[in-house]
Amino acid sequence: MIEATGLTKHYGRTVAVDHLSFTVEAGRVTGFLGPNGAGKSTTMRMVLGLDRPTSGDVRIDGKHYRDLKLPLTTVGALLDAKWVHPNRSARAHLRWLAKATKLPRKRVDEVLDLVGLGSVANKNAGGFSLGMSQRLGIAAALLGDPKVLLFDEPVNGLDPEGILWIRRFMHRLAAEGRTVFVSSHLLSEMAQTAQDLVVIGRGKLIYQGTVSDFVENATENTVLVRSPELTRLADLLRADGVQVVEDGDSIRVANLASSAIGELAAAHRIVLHELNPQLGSLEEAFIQLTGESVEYHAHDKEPTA
Ligand SMILES: Nc1ncnc2c1ncn2[C@@H]1O[C@H](COP(=O)(O)OP(=O)(O)OP(=O)(O)O)[C@@H](O)[C@H]1O
Repeated sequence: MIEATGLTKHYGRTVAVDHLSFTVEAGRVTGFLGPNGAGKSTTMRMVLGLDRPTSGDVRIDGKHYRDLKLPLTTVGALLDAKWVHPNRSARAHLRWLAKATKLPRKRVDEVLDLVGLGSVANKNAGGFSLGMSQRLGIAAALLGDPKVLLFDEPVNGLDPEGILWIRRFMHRLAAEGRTVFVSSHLLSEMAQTAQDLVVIGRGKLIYQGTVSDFVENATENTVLVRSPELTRLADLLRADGVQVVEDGDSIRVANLASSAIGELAAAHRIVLHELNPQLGSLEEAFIQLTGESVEYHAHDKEPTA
């Protein structure tokens, strides 16, 4: 479990993270979503003790990172997959890491197998594709068999097969009871990967909850209806206070379930030719929600008088 309370980080006049409070539960994949520059990496670095909060607090399973005795056995992270010595084999890289962090050498081959790199363990990691580098990064994160895992934009630049692999692997880690916190700037990707979401914009919390609630609330909720008696149906709906927009040979009905529309039509013996719930684009909804907070450079603090 990860718990952030009032987490804040200033870089000079730049407010990268702004009084952020959220909880990441064990046994679930939680997406950490926000536009570029929203403060995701800075937050993750603070969780991992790589950056000091200006104020506020973040704990992993109740403890600050700095108080963990063998940190890698509690929390593992993939921040930058290309962080590997180019002339070292995957196995040598992990053995070096295991030694430096006092983890058992035998764990190296276990994690190489876990991520499917067993057969290329002796190949130069410098020549790995992005997908293989990501797997090696994940293997490194798993070296200490931690209960909590952080992944910063792990699918960036991967091909569909690589994305699917990472997605399935995260589900598996969560199913083992681990806390999986994964950042992304793409809602469509997170909608398929995560069960829970923490959404931020300009360093501030915009949403925390399940993906399905977010999608349901965020997307446009309309039903497209076709009928030979469109005008009569539209009038009946409007008489009930329902919002109806005429659209050529169809109407769009807002905020009423298709079942209710069908029942109303049946009660008045109106034939329906189509009854089609429309889902607004997830990305559009996301941009709408975070729209005000999108910025490529975090906002500056208001100058104090
Ligand atoms: N070391 C630093 N010094 C100064 N400013 C920084 C530093 N690290 C981050 N920032 C700024 O803080 C803001 C948040 O950056 P951060 O990298 O955390 O966002 P992000 O959501 O991870 O974005 P991205 O998806 O682009 O990586 C940005 O405006 C960034 O320029």
